[in-house]
Amino acid sequence: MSPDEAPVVTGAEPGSFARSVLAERHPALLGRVSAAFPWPPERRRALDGLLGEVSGGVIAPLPADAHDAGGWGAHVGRSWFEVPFLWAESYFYRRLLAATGYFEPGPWRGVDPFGPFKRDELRGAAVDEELAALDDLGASSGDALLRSALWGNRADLGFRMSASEGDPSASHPVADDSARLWSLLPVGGAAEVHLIADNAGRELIPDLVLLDHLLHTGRAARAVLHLKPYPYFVSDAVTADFLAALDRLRAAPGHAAAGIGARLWSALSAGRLGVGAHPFFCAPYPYEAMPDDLRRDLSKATVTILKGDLNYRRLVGDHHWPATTPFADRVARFPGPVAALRTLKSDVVVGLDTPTLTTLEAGGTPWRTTGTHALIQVSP
Ligand SMILES: O=P(O)(O)OC[C@@]1(O)O[C@H](CO)[C@@H](O)[C@@H]1O
Repeated sequence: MSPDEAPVVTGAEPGSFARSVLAERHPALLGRVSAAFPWPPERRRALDGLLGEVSGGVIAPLPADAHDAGGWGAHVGRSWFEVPFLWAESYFYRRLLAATGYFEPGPWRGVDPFGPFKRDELRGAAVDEELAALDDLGASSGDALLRSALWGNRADLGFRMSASEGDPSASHPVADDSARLWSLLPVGGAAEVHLIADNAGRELIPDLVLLDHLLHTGRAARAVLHLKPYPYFVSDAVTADFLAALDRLRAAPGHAAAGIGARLWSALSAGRLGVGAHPFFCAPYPYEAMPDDLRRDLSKATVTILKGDLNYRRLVGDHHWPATTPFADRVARFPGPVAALRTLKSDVVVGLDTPTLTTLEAGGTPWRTTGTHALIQVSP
């Protein structure tokens, strides 16, 4: 099925997941951001204005002098609910940063409006427990670390605003190509692994532990971690979040985590671990539209691992595909082998086999948007 035939996801349908994000999650998030800082009157007015707009108005433009105003004109003047969901969400986060003055000269420049939520999470006891658990994992723990990076994707602060923390009901992934992933990364094979990160804190820490494992065991000779260039989707990781996660690992003396942090620090200093933050990672477009410089960079990868739900939507296209659409067909234009590690938190899914889909549909409980199911898909 071509993208012309599979409807693009929008929030037009009352009762749809996309509608609930736009109509409920975004206003609730604006409330939390408003309460998280002593914003001065002009910033508060801007946040209130955005709240009014997303609660029923039409999409307004960015200020004309915004450095990137020209890139966001596509759907201005339309209803938030009628434009592509991926565009609407991305633009919402860009507008939120405009309201808080993130890019403007002045005291609020560069202040992450989601910083307090991210810091709370990173300080939390759950991270202590997860770090302590690393002490029990032996050298042959690749599969356990891969699972931990996979399920770490549940730790997404935007998602957790409307979902309970409970244990996933299905711990067995609905698609599991992990054997294929390991076959791409033999020990001593000089692989270069790129990881396109998703959330900070409780997701990024297991991602870093996985990268350390690949480098330390010789499954990768080099790795590159791709972060967001600015705050996005509440908890998406920017460079400051990466450095905070690295500190959290290193600050666990006597525990395996400290050794992992020290090794990552050395790998960064030696250039065996690179870090990127390309602007396209905050763009409202699918990965098949990536610019040439990013395409060239990713084409060096033995495999690119994409974390999370949003990266998955951008990878396969944010359309209502039949769930049995082959994953390989949807990622054919990605520059090189690709692995998606994602918990299911939105309507889009491809690459399921028919028996799995039948079982999921027969279960009678929601499975696409609840974060209770996960997948590991690899192509080719
Ligand atoms: O990419 P992540 O962190 O796994 O998930 C982000 C996400 O759950 O947030 C949005 C709703 O707020 C969804 O559309 C989306 O896919």
